[in-house]
Amino acid sequence: MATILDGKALSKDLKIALADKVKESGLSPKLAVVFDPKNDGSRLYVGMKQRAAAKVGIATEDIAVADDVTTEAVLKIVADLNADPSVTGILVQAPLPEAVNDQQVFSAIAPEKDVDGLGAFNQGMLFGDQPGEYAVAATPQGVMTMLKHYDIDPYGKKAVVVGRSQLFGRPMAALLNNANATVTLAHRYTPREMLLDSLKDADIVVVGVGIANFITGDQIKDGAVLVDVGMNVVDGKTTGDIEFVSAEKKASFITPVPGGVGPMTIATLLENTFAAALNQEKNQ
Ligand SMILES: NC(=O)C1=CN([C@@H]2O[C@H](COP(=O)(O)OP(=O)(O)OC[C@H]3O[C@@H](n4cnc5c(N)ncnc54)[C@H](OP(=O)(O)O)[C@@H]3O)[C@@H](O)[C@H]2O)C=CC1
Ligand SMILES: Nc1nc(=O)c2c([nH]1)NC[C@@H]1CN(c3ccc(C(=O)N[C@@H](CCC(=O)O)C(=O)O)cc3)C=[N+]21
Repeated sequence: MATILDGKALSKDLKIALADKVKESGLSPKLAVVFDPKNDGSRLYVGMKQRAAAKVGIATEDIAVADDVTTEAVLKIVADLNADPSVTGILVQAPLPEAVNDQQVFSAIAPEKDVDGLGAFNQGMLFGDQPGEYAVAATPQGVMTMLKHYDIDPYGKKAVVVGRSQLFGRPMAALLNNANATVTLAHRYTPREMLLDSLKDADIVVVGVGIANFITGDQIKDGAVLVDVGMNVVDGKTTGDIEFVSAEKKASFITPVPGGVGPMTIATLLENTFAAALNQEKNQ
């Protein structure tokens, strides 16, 4: 039976510690959130992020964009937020409406305010293994925090990341690579046999594709560490990409969904937002 990687409990502890740090700092961090209010997921997650921010003493400002918004209009919003000294962090919740080039918008965020780490500069620093003060995407960074908390060191391990989005898979592979794992990055065009072959001897498997029960217990090595980033709704219930019941019998550690990676994403975003405010104060 696997040990549960309890992201919910860990994120609570992180948020309690963070609330103290925010208070002690005397700073007033403010996170601006640009999002599409017509997108159900965005409304849900933005609401969760805002409530969590309020609890640790981070103010938020909502900027809902219209259906027919253009990339240029969003770039203008971001430029104004970059120039506003009261805003210490900017989050552009993906996806924005169809016509908007999300990547161009992420990359327009001033690197020191890019608390979601999705802009070209921050990603480049991560890729060069020198993120330093520049935030890294909250989901993969939260996964690393969780592994560290449970003393799981990727050094010398074989890691398989399934899914290669800007938000999750690419930065996840970079972080594991920076931590000296040997990383396979699988995606839609990875032949099934090739994927199954890499899973067979993987020490750490991190999956985020958005397909319920995509990975099953019979596909993984005994004692593997399994991290499930996927969020799917099946029969009204939130479930991940890993078939939990069969996988937990073989894994050494496994994240539940809900209660695993999701809460860590939110806690990490808040940590990144506070760190950005501190750095802006220091660099003034
Ligand atoms: N818990 C959390 O904090 C978060 C959860 N999520 C969840 O994680 C999942 C992925 O999100 P996100 O990365 O944003 O989604 P995207 O849709 O941007 O990316 C999905 C990725 O999965 C890959 N993929 C799709 N089908 C297959 C397949 N059959 N075999 C292998 N790879 C496949 C795609 O490959 P290709 O690139 O080739 O198209 C792509 O790289 C979703 O369920 C989302 O809700 C996302 C972010 C945060
Ligand atoms: N720029 C940007 N940054 C993001 O980080 C980002 C984004 N865009 N777009 C969408 C995805 C999705 N995402 C989640 C955050 C928290 C939970 C979360 O807290 N989930 C809870 C449960 C939620 C439920 O039950 O529905 C859990 O897993 O326990 C999930 C998903 C961040 N995303």
